[in-house]
Amino acid sequence: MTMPLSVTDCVVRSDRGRVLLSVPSLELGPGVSLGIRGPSGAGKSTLLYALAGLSDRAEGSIRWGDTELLALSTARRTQFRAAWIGMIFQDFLLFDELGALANASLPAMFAPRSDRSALKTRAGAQLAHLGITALKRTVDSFSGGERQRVAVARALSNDAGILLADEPTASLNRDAADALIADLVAKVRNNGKTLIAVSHDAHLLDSMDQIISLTDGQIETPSGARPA
Ligand SMILES: Nc1ncnc2c1ncn2[C@@H]1O[C@H](COP(=O)(O)OP(=O)(O)OP(=O)(O)O)[C@@H](O)[C@H]1O
Repeated sequence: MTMPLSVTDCVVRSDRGRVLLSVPSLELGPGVSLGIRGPSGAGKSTLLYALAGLSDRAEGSIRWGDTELLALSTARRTQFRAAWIGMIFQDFLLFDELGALANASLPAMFAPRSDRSALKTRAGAQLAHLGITALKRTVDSFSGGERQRVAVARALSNDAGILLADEPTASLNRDAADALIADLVAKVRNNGKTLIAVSHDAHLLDSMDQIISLTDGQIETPSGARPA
């Protein structure tokens, strides 16, 4: 289960005041997949961070269902994220000195005590499904593709309704990438999750229900003209 997204007049500026992202309006129904494409530096990761409530610099309105993300305190945003969002980061954000299972189970730290055991079990199952069997080996010895798969397992471990993925297939070979795309699409179609994925991968983008293009921090309409 998930919820609709409604973004209105969202602006993210750099610490020097440069506008990195400006989204007058973005609406997404629940249980829909959205691909975000655009050149390097266009603001794709900036948008994903804002949608996850991870940007201190986002202004305007980002509503997930009835929750105005930008009105929440940092602690409440963390709670919201733990309950609702699974995020695959572009640079994985793994703890090198921890093993694969410990990394994939990290969301358990923020989950209610009663949910922790199920979350760890899911993290182990996700790792196995993704072909990671060395559960205790510290991830500093993992290849880029293995690290990406641990990051994916972590994002899926809390069975969140909203999946935000930043280049989730970038470090995977074609077969592994296609298998992951099929998994993610199945989660949208069969489990009613919302998926928003930044990607340069044409296979991934072709599998999404909707696609938007970002250029210079702005969403382009299909004709190439910018929305008013
Ligand atoms: N904290 C920051 N302070 C200043 N500028 C930033 C900051 N974070 C990102 N930027 C700039 O914002 C712009 C958008 O960056 P972002 O990472 O969102 O782009 P992207 O579309 O995800 O690029 P890529 O495809 O290369 O990952 C870039 O010009 C980047 O240099």
